[in-house]
Amino acid sequence: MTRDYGTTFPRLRDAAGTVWQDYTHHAFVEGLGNGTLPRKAFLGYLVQDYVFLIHFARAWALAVTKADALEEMRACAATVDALVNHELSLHVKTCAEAGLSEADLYTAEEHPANLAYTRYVLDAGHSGNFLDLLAALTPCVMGYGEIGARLGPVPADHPYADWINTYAGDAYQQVCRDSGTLFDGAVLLRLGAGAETTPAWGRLCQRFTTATRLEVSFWDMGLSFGA
Ligand SMILES: Cc1ncc(C[n+]2csc(CCO)c2C)c(N)n1
Repeated sequence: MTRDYGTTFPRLRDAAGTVWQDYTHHAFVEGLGNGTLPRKAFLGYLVQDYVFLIHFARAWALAVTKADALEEMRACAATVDALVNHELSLHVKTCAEAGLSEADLYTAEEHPANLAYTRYVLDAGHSGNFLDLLAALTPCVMGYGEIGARLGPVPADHPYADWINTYAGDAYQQVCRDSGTLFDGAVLLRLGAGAETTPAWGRLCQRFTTATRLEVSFWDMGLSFGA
């Protein structure tokens, strides 16, 4: 795959080994792609994902406070805005069609897999620095970019067309490229050109890999709703 998500992300992805494939080729993802994923599993996932995105917005807001450069603040603040003001709408619309209100989504009980993932990312930011936080945030952004680009675009009558085409689309692929630029610039600013030879690098790999494992658990949770 040669889409330009920067140079930091591919190195962390390669260091994560097979867990990256477990995430991006999970049975839930394959079911989305071929349309066989049970609707119950998808809706259960979407309700949890609504709550997930709220906490992810908090994590990007934490990144605003951890940034060291105005450009970094701008990029992270823009992500907070996109999440709370725009990206929840796919979830709200799809769940409304199934009879769930936005209040139902906001007050949904968090599944342990959801709790574990979002609080892990927030803790990466609270206990660490800007790079630790970005390393934990990156699997989420880039993984959905890779998945979308691989599965889509699909015709509008595909059962999961809205979801797939959101992540396959130019707008989201641009989010991934911008995120790569942010991460590369942040690494260069703090660790220099030889980032991989610094003691901090191993910690970034660990944060990235753990967040990726938590994405796998999030898909497992989604499948469990369809059982
Ligand atoms: C479990 C889970 N992982 C990743 C995403 C994708 N995602 C989360 S936040 C965001 C915008 C930028 O941070 C995107 C694309 C998701 N929805 N749910």
